[in-house]
Amino acid sequence: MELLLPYQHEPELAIRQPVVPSGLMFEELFMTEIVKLAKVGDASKLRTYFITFVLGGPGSGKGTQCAKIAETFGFTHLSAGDLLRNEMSSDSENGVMIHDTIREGRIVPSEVTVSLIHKAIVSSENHKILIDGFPRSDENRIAFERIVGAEPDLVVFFDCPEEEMVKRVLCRNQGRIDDNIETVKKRLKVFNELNLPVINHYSGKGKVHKVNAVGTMEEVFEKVRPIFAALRC
Ligand SMILES: Nc1ncnc2c1ncn2[C@@H]1O[C@H](COP(=O)(O)OP(=O)(O)O)[C@@H](O)[C@H]1O
Ligand SMILES: O=c1ccn([C@@H]2O[C@H](COP(=O)(O)OP(=O)(O)O)[C@@H](O)[C@H]2O)c(=O)[nH]1
Repeated sequence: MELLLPYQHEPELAIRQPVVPSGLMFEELFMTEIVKLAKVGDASKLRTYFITFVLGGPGSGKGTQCAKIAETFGFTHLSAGDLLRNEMSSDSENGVMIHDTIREGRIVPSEVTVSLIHKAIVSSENHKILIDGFPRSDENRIAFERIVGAEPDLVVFFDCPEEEMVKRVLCRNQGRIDDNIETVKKRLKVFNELNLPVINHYSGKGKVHKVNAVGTMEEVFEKVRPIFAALRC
């Protein structure tokens, strides 16, 4: 059975609940179908995405590993933090708010982040998408599922000791306004209180691959590789 649901904010978008014939691979069962239609019912404009959320504390290595996954497995890498930082520097009406929120290690309101991510997904030519550093909270997660109308197919969680994350963030040296000890402490608190529940939520649905993020970048990638090598997407 197929169900077409009109998208809430942009009428040309709709979501199709996938029909799941028996005998499909695990990954195919969970393939997210986001359908972009000129008008509901125009099946020629159907687009199917494979969406992966990449989560972990600040400095756990999400961005580093996403770059390697994108290059090796042909994914498009969307960093929620980068989308927000670009928006912050673009004179947009939300620029000051995003700047202050990031500087204080808090979470930007869901509708702002989801809108940026949604636009980036829909304008991507690629159907294989990595969303790095999002959702940060259950509220973010619920907003994504409501606005985009889809759940991730896969969640990768980089599990890293706090001491190691602090060391990496303080050595990152990219001139970020939040890479200082005071903000890092706040970001770790926000991660533990708000982001871990998101990981627990998807663990309960059998979607999470937990990766030990300790080791060199190459060693960590060797733990990531089999997860993506097994996909049929
Ligand atoms: N496995 C690793 N070992 C040591 N340093 C790492 C490792 N992975 C990433 N880094 C470094 O740690 C810092 C944070 O990594 P990054 O990928 O930006 O983390 P995140 O996106 O999770 O905040 C960067 O300077 C990066 O070069
Ligand atoms: O979905 C997101 C992603 C990032 N951020 C903000 O951007 C900062 C940096 O996030 P990023 O993922 O770039 O870096 P990380 O903290 O994981 O190193 C966070 O502390 C938040 O203030 C946010 O509010 N929502």
